[in-house]
Amino acid sequence: MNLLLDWKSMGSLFATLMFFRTAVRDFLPPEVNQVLRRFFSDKCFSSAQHFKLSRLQNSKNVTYAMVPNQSLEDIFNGIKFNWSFHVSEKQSNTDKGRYFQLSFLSKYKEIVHSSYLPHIADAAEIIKFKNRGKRLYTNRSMEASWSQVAYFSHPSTFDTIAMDPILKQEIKDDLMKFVNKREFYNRVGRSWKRGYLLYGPPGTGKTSLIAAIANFLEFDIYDLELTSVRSNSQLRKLLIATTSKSVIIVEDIDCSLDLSNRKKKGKKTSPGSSSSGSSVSLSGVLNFVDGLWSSCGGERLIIFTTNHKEKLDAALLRPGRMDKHINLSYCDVESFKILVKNYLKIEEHEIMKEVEEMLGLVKMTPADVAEFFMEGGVGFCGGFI
Ligand SMILES: Nc1ncnc2c1ncn2[C@@H]1O[C@H](COP(=O)(O)OP(=O)(O)OP(=O)(O)O)[C@@H](O)[C@H]1O
Repeated sequence: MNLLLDWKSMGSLFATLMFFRTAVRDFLPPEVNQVLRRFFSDKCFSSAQHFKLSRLQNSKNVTYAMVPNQSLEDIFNGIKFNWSFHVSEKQSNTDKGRYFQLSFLSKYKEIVHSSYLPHIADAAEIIKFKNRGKRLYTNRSMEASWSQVAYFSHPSTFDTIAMDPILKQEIKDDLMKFVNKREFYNRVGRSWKRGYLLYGPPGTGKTSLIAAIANFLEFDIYDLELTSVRSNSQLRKLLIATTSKSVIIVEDIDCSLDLSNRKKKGKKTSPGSSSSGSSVSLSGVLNFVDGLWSSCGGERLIIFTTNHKEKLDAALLRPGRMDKHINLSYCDVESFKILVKNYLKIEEHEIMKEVEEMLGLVKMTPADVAEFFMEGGVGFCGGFI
């Protein structure tokens, strides 16, 4: 194909390339590169001049992959798109260092955004998942179990969480200690993971605290729907599919699984056989928590939440599995002050003494107070606001 380009069109082509190089990298996070590589595997054979052939041991399937600096052409609705694969020198050994660049004429910019990229995402069986405010994609086969949230950005931080300031600091210190202990975990031969159990009545901030933790660590969040996991082996696959810095959540663990009977260990269950509707056994969960399969490395924080800690099997609660038990409870005056500061921008108020007495008499969750402030708080405690 001969292209005649004057300086002006060169400039615009270059601008297009630069635009899209950035756009693709922002739009599609590093995890997607892996999936894109799979997507391009078929196309490689028909259109790339050089490609890498590989076959996993004991696998019949051969895969074709693009080699760095190779490009291939894709045609969508009669429009030509050129994809090339690059490895940046600085980060050549990480997934972040590998990226695809898409080039196209700038007049197709709108089509690329509105239809071509969604088409690529679909074809590669990519779906969107919960992430710390960005888009995270993973394979569709995981759909049943990783809770799907198109675009998740939870604003909760340790500053906005209403809880005992000493406990809050303790959690932050524990998290920092955990992320700084890679060498220690390697030395003692343990997988680099930590388990938290958040327990307390509904509306005391368990979900908000999880978001605050993920935001604090800047980790990805994976919300595991145990009830839709078909088997222990699927659970294993799910764990392996998580990114290296992730918070894995199982909310309301007492409702997701029949965790009371350890005798189920090793026993095969058929789908839907347990009272909770999950096919995962307690031993499956214990193995999951023990991280037997976390040979993929990286830091994993596993958080279980429950409103009924007493219902959980002691095996699940022991240190090494749930290392830290965090009790979130009703509003005390310290928590109340944080909510007042967040919602009303009031630091101190003479009425606090009265509030303290009132909170000693009435059990209010932070969610009750927050909801009240959202509605305007008229008449609260003799006209607080
Ligand atoms: N400790 C808290 N600090 C700040 N806001 C809170 C707190 N607890 C609850 N809230 C407010 O109440 C709402 C509900 O709280 P959240 O979902 O975190 O509670 P939960 O304990 O996870 O409840 P559930 O057990 O019903 O899932 C939050 O969106 C937040 O606005």
